[in-house]
Amino acid sequence: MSKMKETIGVSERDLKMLKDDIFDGIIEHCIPPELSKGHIDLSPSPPYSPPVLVNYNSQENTSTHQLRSPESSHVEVLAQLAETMPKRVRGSPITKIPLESKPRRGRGRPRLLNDIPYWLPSGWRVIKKVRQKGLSVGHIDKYFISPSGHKFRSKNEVMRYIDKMRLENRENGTTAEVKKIVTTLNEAEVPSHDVVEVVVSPPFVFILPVKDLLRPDFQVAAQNCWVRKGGAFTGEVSAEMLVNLSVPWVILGHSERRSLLNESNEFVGDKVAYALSQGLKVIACIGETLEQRESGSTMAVVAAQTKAIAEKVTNWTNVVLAYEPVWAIGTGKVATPAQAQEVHLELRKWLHDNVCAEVAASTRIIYGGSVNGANCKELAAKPDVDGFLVGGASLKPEFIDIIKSATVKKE
Ligand SMILES: O=C[C@H](O)COP(=O)(O)O
Repeated sequence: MSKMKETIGVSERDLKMLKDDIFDGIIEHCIPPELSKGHIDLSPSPPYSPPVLVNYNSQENTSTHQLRSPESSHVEVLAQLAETMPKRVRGSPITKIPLESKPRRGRGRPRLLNDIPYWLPSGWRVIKKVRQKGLSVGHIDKYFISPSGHKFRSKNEVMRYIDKMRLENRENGTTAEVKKIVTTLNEAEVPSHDVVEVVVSPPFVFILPVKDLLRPDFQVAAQNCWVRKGGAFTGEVSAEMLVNLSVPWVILGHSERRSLLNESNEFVGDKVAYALSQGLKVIACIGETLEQRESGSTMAVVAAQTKAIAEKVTNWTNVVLAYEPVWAIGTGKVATPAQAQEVHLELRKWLHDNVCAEVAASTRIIYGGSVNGANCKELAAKPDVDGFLVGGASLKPEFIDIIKSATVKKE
């Protein structure tokens, strides 16, 4: 019996299937049931040592077991297992026990419980939704969710997004890139300040050099500031500091801060009010996730976000609202001009009904989320789109075209 520890076998065919499945991104449940009984001693290999190693069922007991490993995902562990099995085991065939019986590619293939493909970077999640109505009722849709909450339908979409991010990040954030961007802006011919107000918002460390180099008709904004008076808040930058450096603008409540740093509506409302009280002008971001849009709660979400600001703000003169649907930020999936206009109009109505007619008429509501040189004109033409908050395209020469699109309504 002690020999069994070393003699659980896997056939070449099954091993190939195990490997194919791993490298196909769908991990099947292929772990010998004997594992549950401890007949294979996995402990000597570090990848097998106790967070998630793999979920599996034993033959006698259909409950799910989990082995845990601190340094490896279950996918990595399975890959390791596939690599090492031939050396470790000989003899009886591997036993496959389905954990889920959803057929794949016409074969009744079982799938691993967690169902997180090996190619998905850490920090990403997989969610599944069962269609509730229509001809495809019961069909399960799988979504891949990025750490910042962006939702994708397929591996190709995820890979395109990751490649885009990698490319953008290669130079992004270097002094050389910042100088290049400022030079492009400084040399550009753009409409005058009374037609379009251009505000450049570099990360904190680049604010001063950008401010020094930037043409005088363009202004700078910080990407965040602390919620109250400065003090012992290590790592935070206060509104007072920005004012002291003559930084006139600050962006607050960006979706990435809301989702990654758990900034609540109330917290953002407090920040907006405090920054305004110190003399800063504020670009306050609001926007719904794809899930919220699909569930029909877009207006409820953006109204709640705006309400939290409205409850703390008495003077809206220095507030710009930036509507940024989370699903459109950095994804290449821009809201259609009709979608943007619809939300902007509703927001304006909300301001009218809940603040006052004057604020509704005078507050600029700008759109953000995959704006680029190609789509800006059509968006800018919409009556309630008063400008843009541009991310990726602001780092490229096409940003000049976006600035120029401000003239569209005047044409
Ligand atoms: O901060 C910028 C906005 O979030 C939009 O980013 P994006 O234009 O790359 O989608």
